[in-house]
Amino acid sequence: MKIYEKAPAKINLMLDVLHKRPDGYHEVEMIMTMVDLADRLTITELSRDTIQISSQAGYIPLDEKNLAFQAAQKIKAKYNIKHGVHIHIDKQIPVAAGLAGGSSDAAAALRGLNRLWNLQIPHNDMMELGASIGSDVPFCITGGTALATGRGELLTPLTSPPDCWVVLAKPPINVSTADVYGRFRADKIAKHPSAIEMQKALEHKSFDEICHQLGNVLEDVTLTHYPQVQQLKQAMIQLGADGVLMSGSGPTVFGLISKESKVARVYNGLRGFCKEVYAVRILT
Ligand SMILES: C[C@](O)(CO)[C@H](O)COP(=O)(O)OP(=O)(O)OC[C@H]1O[C@@H](n2ccc(N)nc2=O)[C@H](O)[C@@H]1O
Ligand SMILES: Nc1ncnc2c1ncn2[C@@H]1O[C@H](COP(=O)(O)OP(=O)(O)OP(=O)(O)O)[C@@H](O)[C@H]1O
Repeated sequence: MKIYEKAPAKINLMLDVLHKRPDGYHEVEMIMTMVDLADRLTITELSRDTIQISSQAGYIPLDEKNLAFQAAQKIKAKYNIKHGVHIHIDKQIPVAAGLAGGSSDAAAALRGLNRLWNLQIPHNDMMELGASIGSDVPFCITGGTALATGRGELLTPLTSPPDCWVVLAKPPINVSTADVYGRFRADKIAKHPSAIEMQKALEHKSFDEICHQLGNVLEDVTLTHYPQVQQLKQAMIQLGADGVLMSGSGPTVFGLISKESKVARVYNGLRGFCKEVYAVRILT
């Protein structure tokens, strides 16, 4: 039996960091939504008790460092599964980009294995399993649009943004999330984005308000260390994107665009700056 699961990328419409917690994580307030750029997982049961990962991408780990491997390992241990599994990851989401590619693969593996082995895992247990793999995994399990608090694992579903285009551009640098949080200084932040105002903008289904409320305090770290991310933001604004922000810890920058007629101009203009540019839609 083969199971197919789509693992979409996320973007952060707003991201605020409140403080560092005693456990080393940061307390956050984020609003995230999914975009139509996805890895595709093919999950096949093996009779031998082993976990195998393969991918057409030569640049992701295929051992226990792979978050989909960890998902399989955790599900097998918790539910005492003695069968093995092969997970092929057709990688489309750029890696270490701020788009939660690895987290979404882990979430898709959890969803897929739940189906493959007919485990009927209760929602809360899925969330707990996800959170034990990474802070973004619970959101990637549920998808949609959500407010994420705690270290990112506590979710409240929200109204999806209105249908629009998203141009994503990833400069050729890899950014470590741990490093960005490690360098973050709350006292340096002049203006915090507002989760409440972004929530209102979503409820109003107001594209303009959403663009106005975009904000990510981690830009303060990443844009300072990687000026090319700042330049990319500037280019996207000049090319006419309606709202522009860095996603997660970066370095991917996304632009929201309401009119289809503007998309080609932004997309083609950015191709001069970096190779990895995608024009996709919000997953509503
Ligand atoms: C930047 C975001 O992607 C925004 O959605 C997330 O906050 C990060 O989510 P993630 O990549 O799933 O993060 P994890 O794998 O849980 O953590 C990676 C590292 O980031 C730091 N980290 C992460 C989340 C958080 N709320 N506070 C942190 O300080 C920790 O040093 C942690 O060791
Ligand atoms: N399935 C996977 N796909 C991509 N990277 C993976 C995967 N599993 C583990 N990794 C490792 O995780 C690291 C971060 O990759 P990922 O693409 O998840 O980052 P990200 O998009 O910045 O995540 P986030 O937005 O959650 O911080 C990479 O350096 C990679 O080696």
